[in-house]
Amino acid sequence: MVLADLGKRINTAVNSALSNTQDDYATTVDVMLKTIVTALLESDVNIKLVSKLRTNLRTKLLDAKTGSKSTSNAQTKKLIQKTVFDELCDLVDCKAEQSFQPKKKKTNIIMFVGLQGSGKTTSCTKLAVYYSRRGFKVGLVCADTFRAGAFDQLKQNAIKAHIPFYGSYVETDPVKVAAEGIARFKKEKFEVIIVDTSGRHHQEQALFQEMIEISAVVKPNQTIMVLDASIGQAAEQQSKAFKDSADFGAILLTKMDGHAKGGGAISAVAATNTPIIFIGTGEHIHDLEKFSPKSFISKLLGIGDIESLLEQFQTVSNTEDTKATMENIQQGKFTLLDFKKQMQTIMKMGPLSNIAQMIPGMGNMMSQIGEEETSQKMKKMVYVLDSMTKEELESDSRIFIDQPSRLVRVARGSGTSVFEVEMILMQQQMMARMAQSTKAAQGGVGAGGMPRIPGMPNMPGMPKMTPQMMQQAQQRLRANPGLMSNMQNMLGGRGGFPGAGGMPDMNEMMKMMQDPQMQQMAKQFGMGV
Ligand SMILES: Nc1nc2c(ncn2[C@@H]2O[C@H](COP(=O)(O)OP(=O)(O)OP(=O)(O)O)[C@@H](O)[C@H]2O)c(=O)[nH]1
Repeated sequence: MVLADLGKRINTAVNSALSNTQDDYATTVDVMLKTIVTALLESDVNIKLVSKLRTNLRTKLLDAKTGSKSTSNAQTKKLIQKTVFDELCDLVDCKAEQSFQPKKKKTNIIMFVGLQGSGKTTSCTKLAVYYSRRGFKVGLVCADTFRAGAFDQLKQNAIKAHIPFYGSYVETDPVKVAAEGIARFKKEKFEVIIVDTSGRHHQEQALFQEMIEISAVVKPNQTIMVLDASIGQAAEQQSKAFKDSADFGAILLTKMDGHAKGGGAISAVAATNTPIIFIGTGEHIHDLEKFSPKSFISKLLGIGDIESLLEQFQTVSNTEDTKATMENIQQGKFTLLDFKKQMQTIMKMGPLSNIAQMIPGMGNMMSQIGEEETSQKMKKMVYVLDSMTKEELESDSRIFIDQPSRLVRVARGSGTSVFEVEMILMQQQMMARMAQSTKAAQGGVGAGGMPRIPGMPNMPGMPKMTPQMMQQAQQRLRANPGLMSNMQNMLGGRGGFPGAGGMPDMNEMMKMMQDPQMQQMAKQFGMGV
């Protein structure tokens, strides 16, 4: 899981600030900043960058509050969440121009460089699979003649991934092998040719010298430097040296899974204005994510990331299904059927840990209960969706409110409880809200791309609950610890980013229960409140 602890600590700091009614605003901001700063420093983020982030956050939060005297509590919360989100994005944003994109029906040559063991060969194959899944004809060339066994490694990876490859056991000149491989693939009209070069033990002049020599022959459209994220802020020096010798280059950061220092590496590279184009998030062939600051921070904070989910989706799903879901999302819709297709596709995507982070609530669930149990839960979700009729799947789930007997039928059919069915409906509703905010953002209305998910759907025409009913609901929920823990399990527990699409923790859940729409929906669904 990518930097799970850092995300949790930042969430906790923001959540405490949002619920702090004791201190004045400036003190609350300072307490929150202290925790965020400590968490970032412990993740090896450079002290200068952290200090800049602290100053920016403080100034923005205090100025905005002074600027508008009559801000409501809800506005203050939004301000804090959005400002923290934006500043964290800024920290990992290299602000470089959009990097090279391969073009169909053309020869696109991509050359990989990097230190030994950084994950270069693995990443070459991952990228080959990435483009191959997007319809490109891709070939791999092994120009690493330095390390014995390098060609065998690439060959094994390529065979496993069904990618054509070229290399030599006898030729010792990497430039020659690269030239031959490219000539061969060009002749056969390959569209993306990926050249793996040899690594070195240290950041040596020899590495860059060889890169320049091979470069002169293969004339790559893009040179990608592979950097191991576990080196943390030391990545800055390598990234700088690389930028100086290959200004047309981009960075692929590997081993972002399970390394607390990943945040340090990303921010360090970003500070050198070298574009980070992908991150490696595991050893599996699909563990490669396109890097974008907003997606990265969204996942870090457990907000969920519908854009990356769709991007991943395209690699494994049936294109017709993806197209239909994309069209729905563009129209601000996200039906149960879209949800079902997503779940089915996700089940095909290998390790769930990376995918889970893109779905609101699932990332937290993953960190708490582990891969195996998450997989079981996801399977259950598919059983529930499988038990729905076509009419139900194509609906916006309101049909279950109008006819609650449907809930009972689906629960029986899927071997689950009514409560579990209700929770899936809630998750689909959260995704639907994300789709709505995506549409709003496309129309220029959204708030800096931050999905605004207050947790519950906006259901027009619903009668309002009376304050007495609200109170009763809260009392019933408090008096029923079983229901509480059930909800907590289903929702993935603590650590969400309230109001920003993350699944809420129980405090947040209690606050949500005060929301008339939530209360009405809970009541309509017969959730024991
Ligand atoms: N956890 C994790 N492991 C990775 C990732 N990328 C690569 N690895 C592992 O890192 C190790 C080194 O990867 P290689 O691809 O052999 O590294 P290399 O840079 O080609 O090494 P040389 O050929 O010696 O220069 C392997 O065990 C990979 O499985 C990643 O994103 N996450």
